[in-house]
Amino acid sequence: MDGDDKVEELKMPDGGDTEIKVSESEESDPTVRAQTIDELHSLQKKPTTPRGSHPTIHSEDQRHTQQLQSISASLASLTRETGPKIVKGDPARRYEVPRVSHVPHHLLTPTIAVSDSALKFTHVLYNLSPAELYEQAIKYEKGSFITSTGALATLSGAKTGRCPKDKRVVKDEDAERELWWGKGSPNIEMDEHSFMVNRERAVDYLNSLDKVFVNDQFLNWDLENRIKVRIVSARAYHSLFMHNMCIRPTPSELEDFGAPDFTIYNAGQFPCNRYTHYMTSSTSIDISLARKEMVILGTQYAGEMKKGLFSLMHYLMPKRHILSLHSGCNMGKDGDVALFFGLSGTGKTTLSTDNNRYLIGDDEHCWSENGVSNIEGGCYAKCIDLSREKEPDIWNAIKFGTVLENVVFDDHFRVVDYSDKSVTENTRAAYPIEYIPNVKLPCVGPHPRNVILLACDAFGVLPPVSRLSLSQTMYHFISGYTALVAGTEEGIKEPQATFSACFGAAFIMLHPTKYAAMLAEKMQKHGATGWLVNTGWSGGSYGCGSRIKLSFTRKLIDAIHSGSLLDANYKKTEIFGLEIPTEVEGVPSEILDPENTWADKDGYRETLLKLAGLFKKNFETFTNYKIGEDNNLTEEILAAGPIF
Ligand SMILES: Nc1ncnc2c1ncn2[C@@H]1O[C@H](COP(=O)(O)OP(=O)(O)OP(=O)(O)O)[C@@H](O)[C@H]1O
Ligand SMILES: O=C([O-])CC(=O)C(=O)O
Ligand SMILES: [Ca+2]
Ligand SMILES: [Mn+2]
Repeated sequence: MDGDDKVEELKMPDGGDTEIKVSESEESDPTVRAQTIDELHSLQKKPTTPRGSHPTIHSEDQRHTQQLQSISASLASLTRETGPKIVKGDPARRYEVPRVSHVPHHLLTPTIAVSDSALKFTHVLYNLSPAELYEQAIKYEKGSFITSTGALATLSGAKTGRCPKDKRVVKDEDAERELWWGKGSPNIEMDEHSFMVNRERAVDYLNSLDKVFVNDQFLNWDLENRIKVRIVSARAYHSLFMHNMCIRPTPSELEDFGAPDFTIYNAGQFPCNRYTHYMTSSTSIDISLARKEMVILGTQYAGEMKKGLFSLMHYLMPKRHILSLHSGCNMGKDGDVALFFGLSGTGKTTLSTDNNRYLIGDDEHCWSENGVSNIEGGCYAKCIDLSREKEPDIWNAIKFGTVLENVVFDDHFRVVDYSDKSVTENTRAAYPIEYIPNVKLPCVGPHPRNVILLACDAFGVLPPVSRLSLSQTMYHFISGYTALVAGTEEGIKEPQATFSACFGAAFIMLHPTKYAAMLAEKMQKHGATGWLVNTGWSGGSYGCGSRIKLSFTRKLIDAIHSGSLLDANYKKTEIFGLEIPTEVEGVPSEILDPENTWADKDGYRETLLKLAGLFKKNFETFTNYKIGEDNNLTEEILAAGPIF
């Protein structure tokens, strides 16, 4: 052999004249079997493997038609003739055979007239995969980039946080009777008609687009109390965010999905109409419990969807005698469960993500007769000043599939600078919960042994850890205190005290005492211990002292989990009457009593009294409420506050 490849000419068996060159010395054909670039692309992808045979009677086609009709019904205008013509798939990919559906006439209420909008197709991108959503975001949404670790960096637009003042609930007869209204309540009223105006506005906007994203997903890992949600949105960012944050159905669960229990219409940047009754800005987030719907206009901040659904759970679950909680949750190797309550930024995600324990969830849970269950399928971590050393699990979760909101990165390598606050201080990462290596799947656990209330006290007067009696736990749970620093500019600023009932006043729907009574009952029944942990300042207020080291807080929390803190020696603090340990392993004893850490003793006492006064004033609104079956608990709770 001279080394030349031996080439044979073959005739196609069908008599075609195509020539194929076969090389003996090479394993495969060096030229591609495509005539055009489109043909080449068509070879690139094989269809997703069939979802397997299914025991139900429906054929694949019937199921598909039903699914399209259900989506068309969701998107239907309530005033025009039919639901929109729905076609699945990206409008840019014209080679796909369109499968069209629209809601049959008889299923829709008042017939008015055919309009141009009924003649157009609405393309639906249904439960796309993260890879497909990345492509959509990068092609069509400004501000979308892949970071150096593979996350999808996005911008949420003008709003980089939630807008509680623009969140409204329809006050019909049932809602008026059942929900908490008035001072302190997060439920700002609107009437049904105005809701319908906004709903129609959102639906019209969504149908006017080339395409919309639809997610069908679940809430709550407790299968008996699982809620089916549909999210219709205009952006791939929103679809990927919810893909990560809600529970992802398996292919067969998706086939059986049927009609959702609740639907979100997220029109994102499209504003509400200021001439609509009740509207006070161009942003409106509206919930109708009767219609089982939520409408979002004029904000693209994705947290509105997450927390809107959380509000819904705060209504639905107590009806089933299940307590909904704004808390993180993890479990030790021995099955000991801890809940972490706290307002935004106090450490729920940071402290529930713990290398030595199983993560059940970082933000929203249910406590039922069977134990605890996570409501969500993902985590939503703050990433300002995130570091690999201090929070390794969160750091490592920021990879392909994760949505990174409003972060800043360098233009070439796309390395994120987590210290950069140029867009906002509220930078966030949303990732599926299984990105945390020691996740507990399914995300459920037994009854909690410890209930940890987190406060980031920028006044620096609350002890780093204290053990609470049941009535103290209730007092602090109803108070829902934290104090963060006022601004982000240089210079000393007064800390800003915030009180948010049940550590989540923005999300509760019933009166806080309803949730408090349920918590007291459950803690008593299952023998859980309450703790107050200050993740904020030590050694003085903001400006003088400094934030307590995360490593110290972790040691204190370790001692709670292990049970060793129960056996410590305690002394009682003045005014707040908190039981504080005199020694905890791995933590300098002198910081356990905040009075020791203040150089200015008068300043300490003054600040302590000031904070106690703020607690007292805040609690006045609750003094007239009866908690539990008799009034005893109310009296005890009142007595568990600061005394001075
Ligand atoms: N001692 C400490 N304990 C806890 N967190 C600390 C401490 N010191 C600094 N931090 C920082 O505080 C932030 C706590 O935010 P985290 O995401 O845990 O809030 P969250 O309670 O989950 O809020 P949200 O409900 O808004 O998600 C993190 O950025 C963390 O790094
Ligand atoms: O809702 C958000 O934007 C983040 C969050 O978890 C909270 O504020 O409690
Ligand atoms: Ca969090
Ligand atoms: Mn939260």
